[in-house]
Amino acid sequence: MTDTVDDVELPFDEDASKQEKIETLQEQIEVLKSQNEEMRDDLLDANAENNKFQQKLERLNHENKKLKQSPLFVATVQEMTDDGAIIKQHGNNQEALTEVTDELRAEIDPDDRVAVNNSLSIVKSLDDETDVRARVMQVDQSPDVGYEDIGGIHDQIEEVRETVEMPLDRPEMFDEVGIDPPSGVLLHGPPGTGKTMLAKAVANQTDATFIKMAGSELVHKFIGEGAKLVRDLFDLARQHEPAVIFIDEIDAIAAKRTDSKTSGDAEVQRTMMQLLSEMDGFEDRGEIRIIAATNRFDMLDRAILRPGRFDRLIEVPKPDREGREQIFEIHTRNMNLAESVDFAHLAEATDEASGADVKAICTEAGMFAIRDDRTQVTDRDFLDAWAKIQDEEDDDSISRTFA
Ligand SMILES: Nc1ncnc2c1ncn2[C@@H]1O[C@H](COP(=O)(O)OP(=O)(O)OP(=O)(O)O)[C@@H](O)[C@H]1O
Repeated sequence: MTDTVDDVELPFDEDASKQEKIETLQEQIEVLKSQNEEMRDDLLDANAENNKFQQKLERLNHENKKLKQSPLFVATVQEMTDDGAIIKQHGNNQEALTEVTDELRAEIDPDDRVAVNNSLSIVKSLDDETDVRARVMQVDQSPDVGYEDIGGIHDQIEEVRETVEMPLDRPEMFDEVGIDPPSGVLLHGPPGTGKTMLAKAVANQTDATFIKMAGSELVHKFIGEGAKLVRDLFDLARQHEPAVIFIDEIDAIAAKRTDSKTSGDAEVQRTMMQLLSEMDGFEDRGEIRIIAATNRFDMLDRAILRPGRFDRLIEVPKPDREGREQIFEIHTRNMNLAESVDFAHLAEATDEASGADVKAICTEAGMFAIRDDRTQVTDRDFLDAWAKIQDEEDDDSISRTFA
């Protein structure tokens, strides 16, 4: 493109008016050129501005993500003032004035529970949906598990019946003999061996309400609530007597003290102290029994095992060959099995399988038959299912190692 008209050669006899016209055009071109440059500069500025906004947006997104990831503390709103909200933190009862955004201001009222971050900014209001109590406590009026559904741990069932069922069913026996029934029973052993089933079966047998509390949820989700939730748990049990309280993963609340002094550790300690004080002060326990379970017995703080607390320890191991055979029988009760299926052979071939593994093998074997368009499940299906489950478990442990 030529951007000047300097080179245009005029005919010798060109009249002056044409020359003038050309000059005017030349001027206009110059003006347009400078306007064009100005616009280009504006565009560059706008781009730079846009980049700056983009970076800011990314930073805010990142902070937002971080805010959501870090642990949140629970507080109750005391008062809304022009300067912000006055909140009282659970756990340490300290009051603080914190600013609130206009959107949150519209949502929050005094007495509402809110989640705050490390710098005490309100991150969200805790409505019924996020109510921690509902999330960590599961109430089952009549669990549908019976002792006949549990295989391979006969001795453990007997022990639980004696220590939990008897005091609920025939408390007068203990009075007459003159001994106190064991306070709490601790079931320990590898995952998936039937600990939860056992606690449910006792509740079912005694017509007690089954109240399950997950230890890990209790301390990891909302810091500051643990001790209060433990109090709520025992209140709830009193309202539902007879009741069996089942605390799963108790190691999350009652792990040995470590040297670190993080707020998380202090919270775990407070939650455990509350649990111990509920158990110690439970003179007239009435018709409430406490069962706890753990896969990490080695991690437990010995304080919870003292007399009057979890003073009856019951180990629930993985089933042996005979146990696996019984568990296969239980979980295939409703299955359409081919004649070839031999439980003794399956039990032999599934060394190291837990009760939960055996249950998974049965379901997967059924899936193999369905994929093959058959309605009968064969011995081969069970063996293929076990091979598949072991492969998956290996993959899981490899990905955990490299995570
Ligand atoms: N001994 C068993 N007899 C029959 N089924 C079992 C047995 N153990 C486990 N199962 C099956 O595995 C499932 C999980 O078992 P359960 O939740 O009782 O294990 P758990 O020991 O409490 O495990 P975790 O420690 O992982 O909570 C049960 O619902 C049941 O189907």
